[in-house]
Amino acid sequence: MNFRIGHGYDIHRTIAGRPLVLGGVQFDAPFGLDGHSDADALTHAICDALLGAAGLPDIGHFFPNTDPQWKNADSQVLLQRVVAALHERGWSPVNVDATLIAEKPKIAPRLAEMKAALARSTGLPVDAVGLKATTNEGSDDIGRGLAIAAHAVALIRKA
Ligand SMILES: Nc1ccn([C@@H]2O[C@H](COP(=O)(O)O)[C@@H](O)[C@H]2O)c(=O)n1
Ligand SMILES: C[C@@]1(CO)OP(=O)(O)OP(=O)(O)OC[C@H]1O
Repeated sequence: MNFRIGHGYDIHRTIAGRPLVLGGVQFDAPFGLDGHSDADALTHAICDALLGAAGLPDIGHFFPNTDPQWKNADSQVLLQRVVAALHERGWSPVNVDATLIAEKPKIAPRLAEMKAALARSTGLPVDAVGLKATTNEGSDDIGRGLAIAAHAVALIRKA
């Protein structure tokens, strides 16, 4: 069995007038995230961790932000396509683990829903999807609520 690990990071600025989607779950918040797709920074970080593990280019390569097809795209669809790209090359996800950095909203009450959505999109069991949230303790743009970021790692295997 061949194993690889990968890392992903993403950050998006907060903006009024867009729905806030994180880990495939929509939050009741007075702001969303700016971006070409639904701007789900958490899901994008997981996509990049999986792609990185397989030695593939990042999501911007697969889903260019100049392509109208991905305008307001559901990032769960992007994640499903990333997993399909891995499968085409003989790779399967083993587990993913991610940390969301956001001053607001409080993520903990929705964590189970987010893990379930990410498990569906990756085809992983829920206990193979790690997810935590932390604030940035008021520091930098994230701490001022001007942006939300996420880090992710992923393990993949090839039989
Ligand atoms: N957006 C967030 C941020 C944090 N949490 C939860 O609160 C705990 C304390 O956060 P600190 O930044 O002070 O470490 C953290 O462990 C998370 O459980 C959250 O739910 N949503
Ligand atoms: C997801 C894509 C889709 O066009 O656009 P954005 O929502 O702007 O997100 P980003 O994290 O900048 O990644 C680039 C693109 O792949």
